[in-house]
Amino acid sequence: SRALAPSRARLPYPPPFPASSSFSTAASPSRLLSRPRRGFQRLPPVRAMASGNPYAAELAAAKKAVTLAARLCKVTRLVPFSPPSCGLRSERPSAPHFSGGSQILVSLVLKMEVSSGPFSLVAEEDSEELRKDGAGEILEEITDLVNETLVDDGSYNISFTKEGILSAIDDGKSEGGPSGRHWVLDPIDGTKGFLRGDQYAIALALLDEGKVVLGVLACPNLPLSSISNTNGSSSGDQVGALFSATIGCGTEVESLYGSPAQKVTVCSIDNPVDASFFESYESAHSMHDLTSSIAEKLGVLAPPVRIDSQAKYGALARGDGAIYLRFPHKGYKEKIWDHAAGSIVVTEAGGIVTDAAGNDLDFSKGRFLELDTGIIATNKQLMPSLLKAVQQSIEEKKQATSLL
Ligand SMILES: Nc1ncnc2c1ncn2[C@@H]1O[C@H](COP(=O)(O)OS(=O)(=O)O)[C@@H](OP(=O)(O)O)[C@H]1O
Ligand SMILES: [Mg+2]
Repeated sequence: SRALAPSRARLPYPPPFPASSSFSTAASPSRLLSRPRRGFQRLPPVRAMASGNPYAAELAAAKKAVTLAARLCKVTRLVPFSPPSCGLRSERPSAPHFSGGSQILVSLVLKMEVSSGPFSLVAEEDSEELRKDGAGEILEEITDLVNETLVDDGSYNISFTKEGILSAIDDGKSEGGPSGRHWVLDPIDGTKGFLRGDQYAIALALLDEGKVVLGVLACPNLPLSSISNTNGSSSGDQVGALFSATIGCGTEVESLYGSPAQKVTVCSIDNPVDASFFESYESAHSMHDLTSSIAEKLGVLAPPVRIDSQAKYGALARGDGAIYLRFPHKGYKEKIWDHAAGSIVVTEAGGIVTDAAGNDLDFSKGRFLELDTGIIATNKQLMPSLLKAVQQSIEEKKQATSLL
């Protein structure tokens, strides 16, 4: 591990060299100390095990990165929240705090733990909004949030300055592409679910020569046991699942708070009558009328299970449901960070992920996916009949709309 041992003086990040007036030496200790310590255990140092996995070091770093980011995202539960009506400033940070903070922590851990080659990150957030006039307070709060999470964990002897935060977010501006290695990150996938207190994921994948070779999904609100009967909400069981997959090595799930990893596989259902399907919670994100027509054609009897984010891919990978359908409205362009990690988590668990024409997803084209109509995923047994139903339903929808 290249993790640094903690010392009394915390180093500003990035280091103030060459000399720059925009770096302060450390985040304000009074702000940091004014919030309660969260009592997390320090994350273990990254250790690449001799496992025959050619990406073992990258996988260990990716797991550590999303686990630390998940801790930052959970802070609302532990910080006192003053409702705006009582006249006090709310202490509850908003979605951009978490998304930006999550991206910075993931980028930091990857840079600290993975030494091979140049660093390239294709990620959702950039610093544009934070550089605008009037964004000073939110920038300060993100800086505090990131530094507090680092202090709580204690793995790294680093404290971000505000300028360091801005430049670290912009680490995510890579265009990706067909050659070399690129990390692909959605720092909070399923923002709407996150805001509702429902499902969301921190989704991180690695592309090597245009192929997804590794994916991790931290799903802080996903129950560790199956959600097949709970429609995605917490069943009262322990929540916080971490899925991980590496090419040729299968998919595993473990608790985000530490437990032995267990291999998972997609379900083995071969009769659609016994199948259930996942789709987006938000009807603006996937056409629920089309998915219901597909389900009817297949003979699926169960109602749709609607959950936010790539938690759907994780749930599919461990067999909580049999099918995932995603059909954005016309004109929407899919981003690679919304599917890279989820797709390998499913394929390494024995499933298939394709577009609506049955083509594999191609992550080598830059920040967007070029695909035919939608994304579908299921097991090998159900895929032929699913593809047929999808194509028939799309054709019918096209004919019906051209008649209008
Ligand atoms: N209009 C529209 N159509 C299709 N998809 C959209 C649209 N707008 C957003 N997005 C993307 O959907 C991501 C959320 O994932 P899901 O749609 O699977 O989950 S959800 O149920 O809708 O929350 C969501 O991810 P996050 O932005 O990370 O939350 C977006 O990338
Ligand atoms: Mg997303």
